[in-house]
Amino acid sequence: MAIQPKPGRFRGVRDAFATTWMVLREDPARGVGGTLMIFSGALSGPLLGLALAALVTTTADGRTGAGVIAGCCVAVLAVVQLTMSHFVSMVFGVLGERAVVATANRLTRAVQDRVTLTRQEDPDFADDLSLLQKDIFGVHFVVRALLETFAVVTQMLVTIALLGRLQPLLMLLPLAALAPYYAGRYGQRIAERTRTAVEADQRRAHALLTLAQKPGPMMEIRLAGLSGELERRQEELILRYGRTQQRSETLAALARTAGQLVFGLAYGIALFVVVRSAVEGRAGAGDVVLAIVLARQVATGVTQILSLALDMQRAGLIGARMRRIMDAAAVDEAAEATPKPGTGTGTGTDVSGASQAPGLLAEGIRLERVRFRYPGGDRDILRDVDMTLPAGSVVALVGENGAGKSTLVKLLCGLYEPTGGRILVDGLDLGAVAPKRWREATSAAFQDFVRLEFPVRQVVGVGDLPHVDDTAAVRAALSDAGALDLVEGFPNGLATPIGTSFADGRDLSGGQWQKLALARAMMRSEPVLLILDEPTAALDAQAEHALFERHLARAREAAAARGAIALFVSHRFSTVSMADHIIVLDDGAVIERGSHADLLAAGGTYARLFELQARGYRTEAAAG
Ligand SMILES: Nc1ncnc2c1ncn2[C@@H]1O[C@H](COP(=O)(O)OP(=O)(O)OP(=O)(O)O)[C@@H](O)[C@H]1O
Repeated sequence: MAIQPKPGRFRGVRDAFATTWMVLREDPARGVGGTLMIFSGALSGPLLGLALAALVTTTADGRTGAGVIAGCCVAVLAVVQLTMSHFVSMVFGVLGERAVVATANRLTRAVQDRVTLTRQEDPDFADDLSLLQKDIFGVHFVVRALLETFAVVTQMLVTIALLGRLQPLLMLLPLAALAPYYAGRYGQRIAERTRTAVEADQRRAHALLTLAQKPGPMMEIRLAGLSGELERRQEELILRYGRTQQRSETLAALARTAGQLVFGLAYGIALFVVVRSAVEGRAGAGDVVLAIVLARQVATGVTQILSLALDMQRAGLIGARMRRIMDAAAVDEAAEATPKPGTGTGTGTDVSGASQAPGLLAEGIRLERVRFRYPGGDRDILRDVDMTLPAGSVVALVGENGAGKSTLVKLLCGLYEPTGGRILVDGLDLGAVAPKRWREATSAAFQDFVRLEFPVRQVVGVGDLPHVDDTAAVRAALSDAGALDLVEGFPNGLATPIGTSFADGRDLSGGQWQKLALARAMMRSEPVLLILDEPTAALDAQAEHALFERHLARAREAAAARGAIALFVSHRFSTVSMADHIIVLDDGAVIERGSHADLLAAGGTYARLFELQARGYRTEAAAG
């Protein structure tokens, strides 16, 4: 469960100021116009009271001219009071949009570029992020809420001063407003605590719902007859968090009602005091009208301040969560840019002290007693892994499901750090290289590839951002991935939008998507480590073989030129057998290594798995 963020007394307001200042600076004309509108709307209330009092007094005194002027003022102020909020909404709709976009962009940049995968798997961080994603549209109201708070406070000060002129005792009326204010805050705190408490259940229920509605899983769910079970689990979660929410809403509503009752009582007493003064001849009819309007104004002002305070409190929570994410991003970014103590060699370092990622390899990559456990996990997924990936070699990693192959790949890409042991690149500890730099020197295609719904050129080109619009580079990558024919068949070639989110987008088969993901990995022209983690699982055996042969040729060129290493993970032994070195992982440990011939001769796990698969093919061929 996420730690309850402490809004702090001034933190929310400080965040709201920062956002408001940023938005107003971007659009000063709208900002100043909107601010004037908000203040005139707020002040129209007490001024209307004064105008009404003047109208009653002048009419009672028979002063027609003054009465007409007072009447006109009443009409104008009433119109201002009734209509200003529409104009304010119009202006602040645009400004709010800007605030949301700016905040969302900041969040996306932090999560995408600065926060590590380890951090993203931290449940506290995940809770903060998912609540913030839900709340981010709340930023829309922050700018307006802050300015309105100032305007309503000014309005209250004017109202209190006018009430004091009528009867000093009435100046105490707003004190009664503290009751509903604090009751409201109490209710809000309960609601927020509940929201955090039910977040995990809500996230799981939502995940079940989305799972049941996605086209891919939907088919499997239907075939397996799983929908009833999914519904049951989802309902259980919804009922559970629903009960918790119900309890907290009831408690919050009771607290708010009690607060409003206290204020209602004070309001009644205030009116009684003024009416009694009028009856005793110490006040005029105008004063009674003024008191009724102003006391009502206090009631409206209190409700407004209450709801604005809640908005500001909510803004404070958004701000607190945003700041925790930004703090985490800053910590991760600094850690990514700084070498771990005792790992640097002191040569080839950049300004931060981190070593440069090598542009070519002489020796290769060595893993020494590498251990790894996922954050929050209860067992080591990799156990004392020792292996060497010689420079200029093509290495295959094999093993049964769950053996730890993808985990090892993630460590080699610098997405996670080993929890024990070290990875040496040409003798240099990978911990001494800024992970970002190392990732720039590597290229990878994964089994869980991303389906980027962009025009083809960008789907592929983003694999090497500086060359995203380089047609020749994109075509070369497509050709390396065996996807050039596919794209040439599209009506608009590289400009064809891909994916169902485009009205005229082309949807692709799993294998076709995978080919584009592979092409993306091929965009980096000179990686020192190229990793293909089952990137061909959705391709047919023939396509995989052809692709791998092409890839092997490219890898050999890269090996000769830069000592580059190509590492691939595959369950297809016909492909695996072509590698120079084969490493067999079992339950997180290396159990065999060598060439295809060595491993067959050794008659161990590799030979057994190879034989099993070969027998399968032979049986299929005989049956066919
Ligand atoms: N993000 C994660 N958090 C916790 N455990 C994980 C995570 N990813 C993988 N694991 C666990 O690590 C173990 C190894 O998984 P990994 O994906 O590395 O295996 P693999 O050999 O690549 O399997 P496959 O051939 O099925 O792709 C599994 O037991 C898996 O449950």
